[in-house]
Amino acid sequence: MTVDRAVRPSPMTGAALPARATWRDYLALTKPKVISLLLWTTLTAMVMAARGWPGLGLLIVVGVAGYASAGSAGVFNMIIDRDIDLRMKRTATRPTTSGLISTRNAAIFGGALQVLSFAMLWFWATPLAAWMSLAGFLTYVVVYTRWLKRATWHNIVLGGAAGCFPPLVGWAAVTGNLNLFAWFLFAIIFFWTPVHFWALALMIKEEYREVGIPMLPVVYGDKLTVMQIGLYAIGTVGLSLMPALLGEVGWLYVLSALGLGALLLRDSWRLYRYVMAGNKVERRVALPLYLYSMLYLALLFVAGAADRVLLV
Ligand code: HEM
Ligand SMILES: CC(C)=CCC/C(C)=C/CC/C(C)=C/COP(=O)(O)OP(=O)(O)O
Repeated sequence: MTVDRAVRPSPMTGAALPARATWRDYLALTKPKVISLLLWTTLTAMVMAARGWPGLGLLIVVGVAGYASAGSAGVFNMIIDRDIDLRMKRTATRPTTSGLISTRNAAIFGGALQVLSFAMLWFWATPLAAWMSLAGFLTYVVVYTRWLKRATWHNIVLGGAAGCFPPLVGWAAVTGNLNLFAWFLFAIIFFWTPVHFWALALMIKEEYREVGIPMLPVVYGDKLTVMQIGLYAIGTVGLSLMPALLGEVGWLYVLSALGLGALLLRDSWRLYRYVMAGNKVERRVALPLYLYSMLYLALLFVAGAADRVLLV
């Protein structure tokens, strides 16, 4: 005789839910795919800081603690946003949204991850790395999610500072302090985030409109959005070249930043021209910039690491 897996009704929607959440549901709360790129900027920043191999032990400590901290930020984001997440197709099945994981259990899980991360960085890396990680967490949960996301179209510009902390965590873990170059890594991601996010927002703006989130294309339309994307893309590429003026990087990085930046500007320009000609944004037009933005950041940080290791 087969026994059906126990089910219970969702407290949010009434739909049937499994009786228990599994570790996979908890993992989903941490937004693993987004974290992969955040961690990439952390680990490559460690190589840049060390100008070589920072040591397997430290890489593992910072990797695990970085995942735990950013994961904890994702958990609290999903707790705070569970009302709007319920009304958007992309996010409606999240475990906090459906009620599969209770708010209480999610908060315990997220809190434990944050404490674990802070302690690991404090004792096994450096206190500054622990503070930088906590700053990233608070910027994402309090400044972005709790405060700006529902309040203003500037939400992702200012709140986007959260995603700029990972390289500072990596740098501080290796050196115990932060120099101007480390802050340039912060600034590059600060200018990159609007390009990354608004390209996506153009594709899903109707969902944001329905739930009343004031993302830029919802508030000021597509044309202003592509103009802003263009300006931030120019800013990103300009900033990416500045470390060369400080003498922090050599020709390998500069050539890579130029090549990668040219493609970022090309994709932004294509989107700009298409929208300014009066065309309605379709997925196929904004998707290349959204996808390339992620490859761009990943490869730029690889170039920085390779340059500082190979051209010592
Ligand atoms: C305030 C700043 C940011 C906002 C509002 C934002 C927003 C988003 C959203 C809504 C998605 C779609 C996720 C989904 O479909 O579930 C996404 C995808 C993604 N974001 Fe961001 N993002 C931000 C910053 C960053 C940063 C700093 C990084 C890493 C350095 C990053 C890396 C990624 C990656 C790797 C994906 C792809 C995930 C997937 O394919 O499911 N994001 N972002
Ligand atoms: C050092 C440290 C701990 C840094 C944390 C930085 C961090 C977690 C950045 C994440 C950025 C992100 C996924 C924003 C999307 O939120 P959203 O609410 O707009 O997206 P959603 O609708 O998919 O939930």
